Amino acid sequence: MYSVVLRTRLLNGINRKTVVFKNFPQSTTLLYSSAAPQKKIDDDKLNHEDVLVTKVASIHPIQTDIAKIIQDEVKSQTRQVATRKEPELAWRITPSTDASNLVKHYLMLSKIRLTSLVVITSMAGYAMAPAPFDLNTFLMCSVGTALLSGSANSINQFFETPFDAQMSRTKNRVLVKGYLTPLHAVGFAAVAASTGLLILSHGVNDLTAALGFTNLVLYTCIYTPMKRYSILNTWVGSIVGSIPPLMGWAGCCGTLGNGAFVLAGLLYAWQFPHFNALSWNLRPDYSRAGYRMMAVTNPALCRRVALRYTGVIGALSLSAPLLDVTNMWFALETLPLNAYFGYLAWRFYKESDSGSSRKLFRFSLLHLPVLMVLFLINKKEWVFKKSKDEIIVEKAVTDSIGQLKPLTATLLPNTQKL
Ligand code: HEM
Ligand SMILES: CC(C)=CCC/C(C)=C/CC/C(C)=C/COP(=O)(O)OP(=O)(O)O
Repeated sequence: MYSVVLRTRLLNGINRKTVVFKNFPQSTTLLYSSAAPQKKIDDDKLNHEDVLVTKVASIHPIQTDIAKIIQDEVKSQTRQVATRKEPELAWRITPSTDASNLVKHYLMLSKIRLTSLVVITSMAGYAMAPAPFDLNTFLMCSVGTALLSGSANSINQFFETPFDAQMSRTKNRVLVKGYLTPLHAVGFAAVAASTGLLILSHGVNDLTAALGFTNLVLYTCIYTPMKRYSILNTWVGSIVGSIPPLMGWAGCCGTLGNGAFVLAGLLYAWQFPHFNALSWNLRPDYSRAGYRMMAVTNPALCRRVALRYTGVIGALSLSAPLLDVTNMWFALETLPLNAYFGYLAWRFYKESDSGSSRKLFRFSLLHLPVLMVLFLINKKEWVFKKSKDEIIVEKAVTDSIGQLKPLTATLLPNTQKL
């Protein structure tokens, strides 16, 4: 009598099932990836994609029907195991770079939507600075910031691949799915960072490049590892998010003034309702992957901090005209925007459910760009680049005043004493 021994064990994320046929010349080994065990695997898939059954080498004719019975048994067992509700522990370990989608995958590696909004805040910083707007340095500053942000996000994902694989929000990221290799990520990050720093240092100024480099290090070497040790990572992450507007401001006028810090302060405060709300629905993910987040370890603090910082945003918006950064209209126009942000944060603080947290997160993605535009429209001091004619006339006037001085000194000697 032939017996079939089915042994299953998790090995590097690949479930290896060894079917041992007693008295058969060779055993049949069954391999299938346990990707998405929750996903229903139908027969066809079982036959072709997820199940590789190496047939018994030489089945004696009389034994073929037995092999068929066994194979059906193996398939039904596989189906049960494959659809078992178990945590997604398995992730693909053999990257298969897809050359036709390289650009798309690099954009995903850069977290392009997050990077786009980061660049918008840098542009706002540039446009807000009290110095002439120069299109060339504006574009160089924006491209340099985008490259550094893309590099930072690529390194972040390189470090977090094993943990991203354990969270439903990030399990489809390009490094987890193997669409790009770790070498791709490191190579892309190195090229993007060096190009970005070159553009900022040679096309904008050293202060902007230094801010960008500092932020790159802060995000990849401090914030990213800190996510696994302390809830203070969110405060560090908020500093990371508040530096791009400083880069834009420095890119325009070469220094940092009151307005730069008001803008950076608004960004710093904005990230708490933005992230704390988002992380609320991600608590199972974050705790499974071993991240230290307020939403997991101190839910009351998470709700309080989100509410507190919407208040800070309101206070900073009201103080901008007092600090001579914007006109009074900015305080009036941002009042309804910030009030609604605060209302949603209050609802999240009181109800703390998936609905209120989702509304707060989603509104945060609308609130920031609108706040940046209002900041721009109500800029206090517009300094336009002088045209060539204006420069010529201005020079002529200063030269002639210079020539008139000695003349007035001789004709009207007493004027000197006045
Ligand atoms: C403490 C700082 C921050 C944390 C912890 C944080 C965290 C996150 C997380 C976990 C997501 C969901 C990403 C995803 O899986 O799709 C997200 C989305 C997003 N974040 Fe933030 N973020 C922070 C700061 C910022 C900053 C400074 C910006 C831009 C100025 C920003 C813009 C965005 C955008 C646009 C999205 C939507 C991305 C998408 O839908 O693909 N975030 N944020
Ligand atoms: C110039 C320069 C270097 C700019 C960097 C801008 C930048 C990358 C801001 C991101 C802010 C932040 C903490 C995002 C969350 O990352 P996360 O790792 O918590 O998000 P995840 O869980 O989705 O990976």
